[in-house]
Amino acid sequence: MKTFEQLYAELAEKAVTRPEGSGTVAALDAGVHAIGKKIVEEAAEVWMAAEYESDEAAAEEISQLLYHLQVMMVARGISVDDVYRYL
Ligand SMILES: N=c1c2ncn([C@@H]3O[C@H](COP(=O)(O)OP(=O)(O)OP(=O)(O)O)[C@@H](O)[C@H]3O)c2ncn1[C@@H]1O[C@H](COP(=O)(O)O)[C@@H](O)[C@H]1O
Repeated sequence: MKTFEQLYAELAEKAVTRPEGSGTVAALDAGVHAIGKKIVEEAAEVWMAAEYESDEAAAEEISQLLYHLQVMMVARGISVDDVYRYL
């Protein structure tokens, strides 16, 4: 288990160190357009899980959406504080 901040730090480090086999590195290499499509797909999965599936399934889909949002943040160089500023 990890916090939002811990996951962001991990993804930001992977963007620099580029470890072999990292899905994050592959997503970053695919670019903002592909990451954006994944966000839309995951958002739809959150919606469907929230309407029709268990709390656990919905929570898992929400975690995946948060992950892909963080990949977009790293791709665009947007920090956690940049986002928190608007909360
Ligand atoms: N939290 C996540 C995470 N959530 C979701 N995902 C990715 O998002 C996909 C979403 O799952 P779906 O069921 O929608 O997958 P799918 O449609 O079958 O997936 P794809 O065919 O698109 O891969 C998963 O297959 C993962 O590739 C994640 N990938 C990585 N992390 C964490 O990110 C960190 C870095 O991961 P790596 O870069 O892979 O080392 C690690 O701590 C991981 O735990």
